[in-house]
Amino acid sequence: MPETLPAPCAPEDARRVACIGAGVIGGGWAAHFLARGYDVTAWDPAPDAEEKLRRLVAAAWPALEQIGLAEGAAPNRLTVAGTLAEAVADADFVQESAPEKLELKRSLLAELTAATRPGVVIASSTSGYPMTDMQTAAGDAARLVVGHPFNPPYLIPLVEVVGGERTDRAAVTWASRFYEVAGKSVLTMDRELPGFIANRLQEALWREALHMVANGEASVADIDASITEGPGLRWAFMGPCLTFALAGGEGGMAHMLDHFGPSLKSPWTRLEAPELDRALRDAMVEGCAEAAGDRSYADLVAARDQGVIDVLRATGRLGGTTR
Ligand SMILES: NC(=O)C1=CN([C@@H]2O[C@H](COP(=O)(O)OP(=O)(O)OC[C@H]3O[C@@H](n4cnc5c(N)ncnc54)[C@H](O)[C@@H]3O)[C@@H](O)[C@H]2O)C=CC1
Ligand SMILES: C[N+](C)(C)CC(=O)CC(=O)[O-]
Repeated sequence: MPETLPAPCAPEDARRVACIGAGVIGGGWAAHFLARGYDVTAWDPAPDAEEKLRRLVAAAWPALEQIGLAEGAAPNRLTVAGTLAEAVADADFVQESAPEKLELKRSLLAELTAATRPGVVIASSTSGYPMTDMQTAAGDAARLVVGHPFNPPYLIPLVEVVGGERTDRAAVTWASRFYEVAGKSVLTMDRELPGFIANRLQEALWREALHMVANGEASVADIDASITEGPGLRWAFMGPCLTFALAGGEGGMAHMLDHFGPSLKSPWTRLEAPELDRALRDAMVEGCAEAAGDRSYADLVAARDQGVIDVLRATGRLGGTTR
């Protein structure tokens, strides 16, 4: 089957985005693209999807107004389509955010390549599947990329972009530029890594957290406080490498490695994933319910959004988007 690139328009000229799957992440992407002045068409097979999506966009909008909307941006530029084909018919870019199930992604991406105009770039929000594994059923796989966001996509700048073995390099370049124009901070990867970069790091931390809860070594509240009161404060503006270089004082990373390097071999970590049995699942769920107290999901989302905005403002990262 012939593979079709280039895209029908330049990344700077894209106007209509289709969001396929409209849950936590698809809805968050829809809010982001609306705030950046795009027309958004969404499709999701769940019967209550439209109501949930509109509720998510309405809840996100005050935060988006606070950080500044693009000219002409409006929630009423969101259309919810009755079919997948309708949703993508006029799309200049497609963001797929369906459930994290490999077979579902494979057939959905194949359906999307068949339903979109030739050359339209399609990005998957997958949290970790390599595109090579997801593009196997697609006839026209050259324009399939991963565009991995962070929750909520309308506030956390980063998106990780990478192609698969059958992806045309031009599609990766197109997607990266499109996301930049749409106000994202883009990390373009030149090779596939399961979990990409950020989730690979987050998973290491997450495994250790689950081990500590499973073994009764720390509570959910202790684990959260250890990050928000500790390294998390630094990580908002300086990554773990440069942060640890400062741990070596004026001797920098060289002294840090010579001094603390041997402790890499000490048995601090248990990186094998713990068994996610019923007891661990319940301990995590109960610990989080305790940490949330009487705050509802909506209260927590509003508090998180305000927290991210405050950090972005405090570190001089608000504004400066090209669209
Ligand atoms: N939740 C998170 O923090 C993050 C999730 N992701 C990725 O985003 C994707 C979506 O995850 P969530 O939004 O968290 O899940 P979710 O469960 O909140 O939403 C998934 C949506 O997909 C819909 N859906 C079911 N079958 C579908 C199909 N065949 N075609 C289109 N839509 C379908 C569901 O009705 C639901 O509304 C996954 O690939 C996930 O790995 C990426 C970054 C962060
Ligand atoms: C929980 N998660 C693995 C789906 C999270 C992500 O993929 C990114 C994020 O928002 O941290």
